[in-house]
Amino acid sequence: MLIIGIAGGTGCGKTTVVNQILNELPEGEVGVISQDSYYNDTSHLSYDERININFDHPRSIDFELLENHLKELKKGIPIHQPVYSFVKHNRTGDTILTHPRKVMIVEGILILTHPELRDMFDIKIFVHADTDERLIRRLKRDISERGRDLDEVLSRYQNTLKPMHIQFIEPMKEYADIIIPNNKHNIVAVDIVRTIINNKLKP
Ligand SMILES: Nc1ncnc2c1ncn2[C@@H]1O[C@H](COP(=O)(O)OP(=O)(O)O)[C@@H](O)[C@H]1O
Ligand SMILES: Nc1ccn([C@@H]2O[C@H](COP(=O)(O)O)[C@@H](O)[C@H]2O)c(=O)n1
Repeated sequence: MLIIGIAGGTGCGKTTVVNQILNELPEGEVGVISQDSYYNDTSHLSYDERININFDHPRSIDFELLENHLKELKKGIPIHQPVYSFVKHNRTGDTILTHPRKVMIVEGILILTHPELRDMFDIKIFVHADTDERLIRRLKRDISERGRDLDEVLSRYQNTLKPMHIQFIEPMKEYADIIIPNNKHNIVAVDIVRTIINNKLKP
């Protein structure tokens, strides 16, 4: 199994890049795990307590479960990936049956911060987009898709997102094998990653 880790700050385009990579690859050959599915289970907290969680700090992630799931997949065992709700700020209770594939992509803002997880990646990719570009994208996406308003996004940006990005996410570039500039859609970089995957998929 080839495991590719794709990191980068919020709004840099990780999900978009993953979808672009998957387009034109044979369906079902590449599996995806999203770090967002592994936000800690916070069912014991009230909604008001949950909105105050710092979701950009590594301790907000259940890395133990993520690492164990990846190990299971490597052994050929399917996993039940939790489903996360950005509206409820919690896991929904549903899971997605995720089968092991020849190539697994793991994507998320903090996946390179955890040394044991990082060591499991054969290829580490960091997607870069400028800070202002990421904030604009995040504003548009969180308002249209994640049930947020302008004040929520901006206060989260100032209070946690920006400082956590500087402290934990940006320094992870050092570990990257490939850095994809993604201020604009980067077809060439996506093609290169797809070629690497295609080579692995060849019989
Ligand atoms: N290169 C790009 N140019 C313009 N918009 C982009 C680009 N990449 C992603 N986006 C848009 O920015 C938003 C955030 O992208 P997304 O892939 O969800 O980022 P991430 O997963 O890194 O948080 C989405 O609305 C997406 O359509
Ligand atoms: N309940 C939550 C959980 C996370 N976030 C934010 O999501 C960002 C990571 O996801 P991306 O798809 O943008 O990479 C992260 O910056 C968290 O602040 C949230 O807003 N609410």
